[in-house]
Parts: sequence; C-alpha cells; structure tokens
Amino acid sequence: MIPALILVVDDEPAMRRVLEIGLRRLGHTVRLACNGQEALNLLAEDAFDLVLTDLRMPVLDGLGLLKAMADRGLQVPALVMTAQGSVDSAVEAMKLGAQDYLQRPVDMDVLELAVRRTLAGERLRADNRYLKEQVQPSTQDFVGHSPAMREVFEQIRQVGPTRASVFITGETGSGKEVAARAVHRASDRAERLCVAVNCAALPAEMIEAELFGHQKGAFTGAIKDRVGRFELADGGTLFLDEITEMPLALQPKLLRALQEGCIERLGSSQPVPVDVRIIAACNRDPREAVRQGLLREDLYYRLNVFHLRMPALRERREDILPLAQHLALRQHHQVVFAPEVQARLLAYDWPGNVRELDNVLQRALILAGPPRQGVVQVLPSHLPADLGGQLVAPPAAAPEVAAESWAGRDSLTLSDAVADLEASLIAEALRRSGDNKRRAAALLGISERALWYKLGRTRVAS
Ligand SMILES: Nc1ncnc2c1ncn2[C@@H]1O[C@H](COP(=O)(O)OP(=O)(O)OP(=O)(O)O)[C@@H](O)[C@H]1O
Repeated sequence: MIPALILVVDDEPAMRRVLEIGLRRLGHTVRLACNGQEALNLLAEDAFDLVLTDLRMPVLDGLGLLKAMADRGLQVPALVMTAQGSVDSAVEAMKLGAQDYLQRPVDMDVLELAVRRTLAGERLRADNRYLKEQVQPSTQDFVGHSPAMREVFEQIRQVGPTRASVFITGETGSGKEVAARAVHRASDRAERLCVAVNCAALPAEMIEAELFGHQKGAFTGAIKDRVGRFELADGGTLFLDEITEMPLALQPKLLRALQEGCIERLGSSQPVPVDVRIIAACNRDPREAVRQGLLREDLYYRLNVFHLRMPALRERREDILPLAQHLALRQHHQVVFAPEVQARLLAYDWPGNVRELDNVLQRALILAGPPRQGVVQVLPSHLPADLGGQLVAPPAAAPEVAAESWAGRDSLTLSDAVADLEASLIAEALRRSGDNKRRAAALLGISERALWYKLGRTRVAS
C-alpha cells in the first residue's frame, strides 16, 4: 500500500486521537483539524491524499467543508463519518463529492478498507490522467491473422503469466505498446495497472521525477508530493517505451530499482518497496544502442530476459486489410474498400506500420464523407497520391519495353496485345504475392473470382 497523507477532521479530541493512531499504524501520515475551517487552512498548505471528516462540527461543519473544497477546486478525495441513522446527511455529503461514508463509532477494519479503496480509486484516476496524455491504444484489440502475428500471440501467451522482463523490438508503429499491454493482460497482474512511460516523449530532466516521483520541495516547481509511475504501477506492469532514449545518467538508478525492488522519491531517502514487472521497448537494434553507449549493457541484460520482435507490417501483408477494417471500426465506421484501394494498401511498404495505416485510414474516412446505409466507400481518390500507386500502374518504361516486344510479333491485333499485357501483369502480381491469389487479385485491382476466371483462360503460369 502507498503511504498517504491524510487529514482527519473531528471536533472530539479522543476520536481524533483514535483515528490518528489507527491510520498511522497503517503507515499513513496524519494531520489533525478540529473543524472545517482549520481543515481548509491545512488543505491550502499541503497536498493531502485523503480527507476523513466528521459531519457535525462547530465553526464550519463537514458539509460546509466539502462545499468549500469543491468551490476552491480542491480535488482531494473525502470520506465522511456520520452518526448512526443519519443517512440523509451521508447522501448529502456524497452529492457534494464525498467518496464514501462510515458510520460512527468507526470500526478500524472498515476504515482501513474504505481508505484503501479510496486511495486505489484515486491512483486509478491519476493513472488515467497520465495515460490520456499519450496515445492510448484500445486495450482489447490486437489484430493479426498472419503466421508472424500468430507466433507473436503464442509467445505472449507463454511469457505473459511469468514475471520475466520482456524486451520488445520493432519498427515504429508496429504495435509494441499494444503487445506490451497484451503481455500485461496475460499476466496475473491484469487487474492492476499497466503504466506507460515514453522516454523519448519526456524531456530528459523530467524523466526521473516522472518515474520515481518527488517530495514537495525536491526541486523548484515541486509544490506538492507526487507519486511516480513506478509507484503507480505497483503490483502491475511498467512499460518503458523507447528505452534507448533514457538518459544514461538515470540508467543506474533504474537498474538499482529493478534489482532491489524499491525506489526513492526525489528529495527523499526513504525507500518505497515496489512490485513492478517491466516491459521495455525500442524501435532500433538495442545491441547497437549498447555498442554506441546509449544503453548500459547491464541494464539491457536485465531488461532483455525475453525478447519479443514485432514484425513490420510489410512482412505480414495479409494483416493489412483486416487491420484496416479494424481501425475503421475503431472510428465506428463500417468500410468497403474499392479494389484499387485494396491493391494500393497491399502494395505499399508502410514504413510507419500500423500507425501509418491508421493515419491513412482516418484521412480517407474524412475525405469519403458520411456513410451511406451505414457503410463508408473508400475510393482511390481518398488515398494519398504517393501511397502504393507504383505497383499496379505500368511503370514509365512500359511503352519502350512493349515497343521492343511488339517488333518481333506476328499478331498486332489489340486484343492479343492486351491479353499479353494482362498475362504479364497477372504473372508479376502472383510473383509478388507469393502465389497468393487473394493478394494478387488485390494488387491487380480485381476480385479474386475475376482473377481465377482470367487464370482459367490466359497463359499465365500460376
Ligand atoms: N496488431 C494490432 N492490432 C490493432 N491495432 C494495432 C496493432 N498494432 C498496432 N496497432 C495500433 O497502431 C497504433 C500504433 O501502435 P503502437 O503504439 O503499439 O506502436 P509502437 O510500436 O509502440 O509505436 P512507437 O515505436 O512509435 O512507440 C496504435 O493506434 C495501435 O492501437
């Protein structure tokens, strides 16, 4: 459990003392106030994690305190203590933002549970706030039908339930974060958080505080205590994306945290135990980064217990169309791709991988306009001009090539020439698709059925 700073507000000194002792025993730091006004003064001075308040008090009562907190935008979770039978005031308090209410006399076990639940809820909200800063992939969707992706799924199934650190490599946008979240979901930590940190997205000087948290006053601007992502991920998984971008000076501290299972917030020398599984990722060869002195070798070995390689999208072209459908559905669109669109999507090399496919699709959905009868038609004009156009269109050199071959021909009839050109394009499409008829048909911009028909009547060797 994370030790929290709790403000206890009660006008009865004996009750304050009992609560103080009980909460301290649970490892929390406790401050005391004897009415709402005093509480407000303390709230202005410190960053509290939780307020536990009585309702009936002189000067400013519990409801008045909750209202004043809301008016001042103080988002500290609050628990209220009510006298037995006073359900109305408990309801009133909940309406004013209290998380829960406890009946007096307060049972210490019930209090412990309520505090735990409230702090965990607050952690979850804090984590969501963090994660919203990043592109948050939908957690349940991990599409892949290709043999390469089936292999990835199998590896995740095997390594997921272990505690092993996983190192994911793969080109940008190939789905390393989606894979990391899938590993987390396949583990017995799935109920806890998977917290992501992109080491390249954060300024170097901020990474340390983000990871380890800080005490109030640890540096200029540290106006309150802050829990770091290590602590947020306690019991769960910490995903360190672009690990080779982590400042070299910080890497020994990370290694120590992994070896010792505890961290220290900046500005504090008190070790905080954390139970975190680490998944790291990078889109370059990590051994090269080690050779270049960007990634410490000892850290690399610690992280790379299990290596997972995400294949580039062009290595698994059969995933392109199902992924495109899936990404469109994510935007709540049912789509139909014109044959030429399919061909161009399949022919393109996707250096930005699934993310680039997603971008192309979002653009296409905008250009395609609203759905008709629930379906969006994506046409070639909705794709960027430079996307995959090179494959199906005959290359600029084609006329000369054709002209040469025409010279020695017996027949100059147009239908024979067109049939020959068609046959050679079909042969090329089959070659490029590894004799996969469905993919070859898409490359040619015709239906698979039409391809089978043409194969039946042409001289193409399939
Ligand atoms: N197999 C997949 N199924 C569904 N969506 C995917 C898949 N792979 C990637 N995506 C989507 O593509 C986008 C990029 O994926 P992700 O962020 O996991 O890539 P990455 O390899 O971590 O990228 P980077 O190297 O830039 O950090 C996300 O929107 C993600 O949801």
